[in-house]
Amino acid sequence: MRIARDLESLRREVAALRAAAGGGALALVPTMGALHAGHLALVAAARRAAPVVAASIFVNPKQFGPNEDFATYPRDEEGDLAKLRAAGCDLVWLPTVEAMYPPGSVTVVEVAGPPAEGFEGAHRPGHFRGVATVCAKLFLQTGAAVAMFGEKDWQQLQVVRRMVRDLDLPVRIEPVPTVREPDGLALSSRNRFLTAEERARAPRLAAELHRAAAALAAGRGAPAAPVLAEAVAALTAAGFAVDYFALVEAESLRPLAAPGDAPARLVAAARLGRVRLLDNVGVPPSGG
Ligand SMILES: Nc1ncnc2c1ncn2[C@@H]1O[C@H](COP(=O)(O)OP(=O)(O)OP(=O)(O)O)[C@@H](O)[C@H]1O
Ligand SMILES: CC(C)(CO)[C@@H](O)C(=O)[O-]
Ligand code: BAL
Repeated sequence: MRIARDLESLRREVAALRAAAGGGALALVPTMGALHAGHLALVAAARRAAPVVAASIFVNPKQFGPNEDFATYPRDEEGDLAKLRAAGCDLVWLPTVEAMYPPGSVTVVEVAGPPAEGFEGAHRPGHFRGVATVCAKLFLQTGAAVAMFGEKDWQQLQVVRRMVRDLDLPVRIEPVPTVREPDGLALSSRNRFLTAEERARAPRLAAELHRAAAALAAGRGAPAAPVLAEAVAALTAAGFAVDYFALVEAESLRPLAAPGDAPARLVAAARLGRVRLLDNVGVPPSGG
């Protein structure tokens, strides 16, 4: 497995690996490190998608607000490299902040409307500008033909897809289903900061999402508000501080009053102690 820490080496390694693969395409797995089985599912999907697989590890300062956890975000370069090697990754792109944003760099990419509005976009102002900017750079730096994104960060996946379409970037965005613990909790790098007691309560978020999705499907087009209010009440009673729990159009993230025939998603974010949990599930068509 090759490792690149500056753009020149990255481009050299990409060219060599692609030449060795007979000019084959490169699949990229963008990450912020502290890797878990969710990330490794993205690597496995990348291996099925293209002959050359690269992962990037970069804790992107531009997507963190001033009061967020950039400084304390988990970092484990050695452990991450061992996992990527074992997963069959060919190349790891590990830029420094200066390599990604050289002095004088001022250009940003902004998805200036749905699906970047509301939810994470509202709770983390500037977050998606940082995500879109770094993802555009990662795609151009690596020349990826395909890039894998987890459904766990559903809004991020839609924002990146919108950006790629709007800018005609020659990369295909491939979604990968959320990997969960046996009790339903979505794997996340930040889960390690849950206390044992919080960890025991954390699966309730996924449980409420699944329960609400089933209730909405059974309601055959009935208004979502009571179902959503019940979930928020149950989570609040269980000690969560709920940022949002909403029914949305799956692609645009526009709020929906009731499920219909178009694809819909339940998206939620809730804080448990110092950890902010993010999760979402699909809502089957109501048929009503
Ligand atoms: N449980 C999961 N299942 C599938 N994909 C996941 C999962 N967790 C993260 N991913 C995906 O991995 C990629 C990198 O995510 P990231 O490095 O932010 O990990 P993370 O676990 O989501 O960390 P955190 O949410 O704490 O920032 C994203 O595309 C993300 O959606
Ligand atoms: C896509 C990403 C790597 C961009 O920094 C990040 O937002 C993440 O890890 O989900
Ligand atoms: N997985 C989204 C990255 C972040 O929380 O900034």
